[in-house]
Amino acid sequence: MMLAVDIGNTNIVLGVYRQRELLHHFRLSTARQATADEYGILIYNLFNMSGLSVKNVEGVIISSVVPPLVHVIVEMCVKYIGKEPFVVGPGIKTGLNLRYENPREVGADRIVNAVAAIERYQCPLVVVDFGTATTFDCIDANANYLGGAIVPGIGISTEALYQRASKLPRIELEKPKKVIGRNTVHAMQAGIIFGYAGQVEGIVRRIKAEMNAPRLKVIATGGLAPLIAGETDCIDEVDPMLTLEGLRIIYDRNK
Ligand SMILES: Nc1ncnc2c1ncn2[C@@H]1O[C@H](COP(=O)(O)OP(=O)(O)OP(=O)(O)O)[C@@H](O)[C@H]1O
Ligand SMILES: CC(C)(CO)[C@@H](O)C(=O)NCCC(=O)O
Ligand SMILES: [K+]
Repeated sequence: MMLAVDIGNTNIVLGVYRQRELLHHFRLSTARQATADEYGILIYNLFNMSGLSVKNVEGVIISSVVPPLVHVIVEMCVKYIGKEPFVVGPGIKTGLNLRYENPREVGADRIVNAVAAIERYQCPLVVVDFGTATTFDCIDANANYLGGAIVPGIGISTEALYQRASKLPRIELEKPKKVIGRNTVHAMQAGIIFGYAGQVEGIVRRIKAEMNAPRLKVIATGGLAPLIAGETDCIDEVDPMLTLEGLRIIYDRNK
């Protein structure tokens, strides 16, 4: 078995693979102050509850966009799983040709998504990941990683509204029946969901023009991908496990 760990700003997602098969996946909230022992308890319990044993884990791969948590999760792996993990970053083979001005600046999650998308879909393509931030990653016809765009995530955008405007409540992110909202909640839902879909369409349209690739494939991932994909026809595929798949592929290239 192999364990893949994606440390994001909101969630830590874990995937347990047997060869290419994802056996189980788990989602923890990202707690920046939690210790290696605390994460150890969670993982140990999740494994037991799923009929898995940490003893059967042959290797671990981690990607992180939260730098202070890397050593905590590495320490947890060494202490509770008995394995020194691979950490996506300098020294790890990804097979990706990064055209960013400073390749070390690109978020590891974006690199991992790009690796998975290149393996699973035809280039040129764009990956849109609806996480804490929404990221757009552009891959040209020769599988080069060109860069892309970073926008505030749907969660962040929604929180900003109720935190900064006294009369706006916290809302459930669900699609309203109409774009013309006749109460505060419906008006906010319409603005956020249809506005977000329009934003994605606008960015994708500009990317296609800039890359001169009108038939470029658009792959979406992240928790809120299905919600937005339902509101626009500019998304060709929703692939919820793309990041874990990318980690699995990179693990295989380095083991
Ligand atoms: N139903 C919902 N209503 C409101 N906010 C939501 C909802 N679902 C997710 N969010 C928020 O949207 C953001 C993205 O969540 P999601 O689970 O897609 O991201 P993630 O993959 O955990 O992100 P990261 O990898 O950055 O940790 C988070 O800030 C989350 O709190
Ligand atoms: C944009 C996020 C926060 C998305 O998780 C992450 O990929 C990140 O911290 N990236 C670093 C900046 C960059 O990718 O250019
Ligand atoms: K993510």
